[in-house]
Amino acid sequence: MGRIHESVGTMRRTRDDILGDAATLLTGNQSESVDPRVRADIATSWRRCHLIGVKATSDDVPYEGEFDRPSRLLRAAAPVIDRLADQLTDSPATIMLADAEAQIVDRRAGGRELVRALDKAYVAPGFRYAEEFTGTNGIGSALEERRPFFVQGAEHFRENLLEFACVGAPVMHPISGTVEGVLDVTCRFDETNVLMKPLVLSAVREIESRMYADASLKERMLLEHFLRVSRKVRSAVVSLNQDFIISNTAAAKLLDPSDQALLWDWATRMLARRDECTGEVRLAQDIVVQAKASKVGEGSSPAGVLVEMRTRNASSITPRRHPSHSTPTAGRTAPPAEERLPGRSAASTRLRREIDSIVESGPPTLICGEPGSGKLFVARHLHKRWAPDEPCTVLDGTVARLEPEAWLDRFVSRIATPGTLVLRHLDDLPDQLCAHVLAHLEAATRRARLIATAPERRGHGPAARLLDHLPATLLVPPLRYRVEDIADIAPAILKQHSPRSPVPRLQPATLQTFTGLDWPGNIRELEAVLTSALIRSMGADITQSHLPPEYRSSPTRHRLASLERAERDTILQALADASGNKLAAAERLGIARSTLYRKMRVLGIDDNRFSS
Ligand SMILES: Nc1ncnc2c1ncn2[C@@H]1O[C@H](COP(=O)(O)OP(=O)(O)OP(=O)(O)O)[C@@H](O)[C@H]1O
Repeated sequence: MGRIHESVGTMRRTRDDILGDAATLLTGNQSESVDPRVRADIATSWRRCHLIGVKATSDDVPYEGEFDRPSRLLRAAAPVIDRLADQLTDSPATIMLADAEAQIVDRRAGGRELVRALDKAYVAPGFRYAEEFTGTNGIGSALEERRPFFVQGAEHFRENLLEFACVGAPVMHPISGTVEGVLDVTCRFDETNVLMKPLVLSAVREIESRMYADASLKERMLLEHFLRVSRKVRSAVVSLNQDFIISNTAAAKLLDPSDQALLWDWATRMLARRDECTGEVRLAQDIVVQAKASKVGEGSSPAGVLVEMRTRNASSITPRRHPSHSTPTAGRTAPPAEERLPGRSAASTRLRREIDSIVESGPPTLICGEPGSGKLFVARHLHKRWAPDEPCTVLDGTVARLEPEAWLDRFVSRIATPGTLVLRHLDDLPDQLCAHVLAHLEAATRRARLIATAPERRGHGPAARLLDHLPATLLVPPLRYRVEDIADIAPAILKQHSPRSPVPRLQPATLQTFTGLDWPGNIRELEAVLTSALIRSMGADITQSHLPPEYRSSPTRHRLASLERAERDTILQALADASGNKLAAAERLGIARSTLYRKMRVLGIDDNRFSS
């Protein structure tokens, strides 16, 4: 879906006319339907439709629609803008408010001529003036530089702005210090007035003090605790709840945006029955910290938590090592961070270790796991680690059912050349082909590196005999046992599917909802949800409202803490390795069998699945 802009210049049209135009233009007379959010947006903005008009293209000022405005900024700014608007009615200046993404959310006052010129230039609610899209301008540049910014005439990058002069000043949240938006006064270039800047600055001060008064008691409590602790200690300190975060410089260096949800999730679980706890937390980029969390506030609904963090050792804060900085022995076994398989969970850390050892020895390998868990993704990763310059061929057993002869021809010609051969869905390979494959397998593994994927190693019939020729096994864990990985996997998926930059991010609340879901379709399901959310968000960060309805909230059932998940995963793996024999599994784990039974009960592992 392209973005909507370009004036159609029609004033006297009915709402239905305009919706009809919108549908036709957006879809280019095709039968596709208009995104319901765009439709709703057009419906609510129809009085301004002479301005908004509709055309699906993407290379002009981005139009983002007018939904889900952040209320904190609007609440504080509305009375200030109302007053200014009264004072400036019919004056040669207009006052605008933009949010933290540089999207204009309100525009008031200004004479008719000025308003018409601004409409024509797309300087109106819904349009986005981020510097990266529209170059130097009062809104985007003030946001980028975090200071008041005066731009006039030819200093603007875009031609449509050359006739204007404007002053934009960032509005900062008085507690968290985050930039909430920009207040801007714009007039025609030849009507610039020296009082524009003081006017904007005093209005911004008033908005900020209203924000402080409006800040909930909880946010103020979080600020007070944060200040009290961060003055005393030199470690990284962060004070947070689900919607709010404030950190000192040391913490800001450690934390990735996705870590807010992770820390909140970890702390609320750990503090469920006590007021203080300590533990190890693996942050984004594989940074491991020793964290101490304490509740802020009392009762069943505390204000939030305060977390002090210390890095375990120096190496744990050097996640983005460049290849040339790696030690010689790290060579093939430790790829640079950007080439590593994403995931911060214990399960993914173990998978990476197993991959490292397979990379070293290179045996024919079977990759097992539930559908959509990322088996082929791991196979391609292995190939890149082995021999990125050689070809990697994927032959799918499911396709072999449809075209057995063509499949066999490709298999035979492929095994004669070096590179990596991936036999995907090996369990689907028809019996009559298994014998042929078996006959060539030894020759195949002499030249090509062989990988196969299947749900599990167990099997029967001819396909099972093939498995004997794949001595190494990699088990890709289901996503529900490593939901912490979503914080790392989702950005990679969003990047891959985003047509433009900046790549939208997951809002912390969305990430937290995701970590509470079961994901029966694994990463493939996550990918489908994210790609549909990307379309709905139209370039903005992904909030819950962009998700399909059934993904907007996590069930209220007890969710496993990260540590419990890792434990559960380890036990399941040990049971699988020991073919369900609990005594053998307990020995592998170095615990008593009675402890294993107790853990299985606590972690909800079905006893009947492992009956020996
Ligand atoms: N770690 C990851 N990061 C980003 N995307 C991933 C990751 N793992 C898997 N994906 C994506 O998820 C989708 C499903 O992955 P993949 O095809 O590897 O699963 P699979 O287990 O081989 O599936 P099947 O069981 O159907 O063969 C793919 O589009 C893949 O690109």
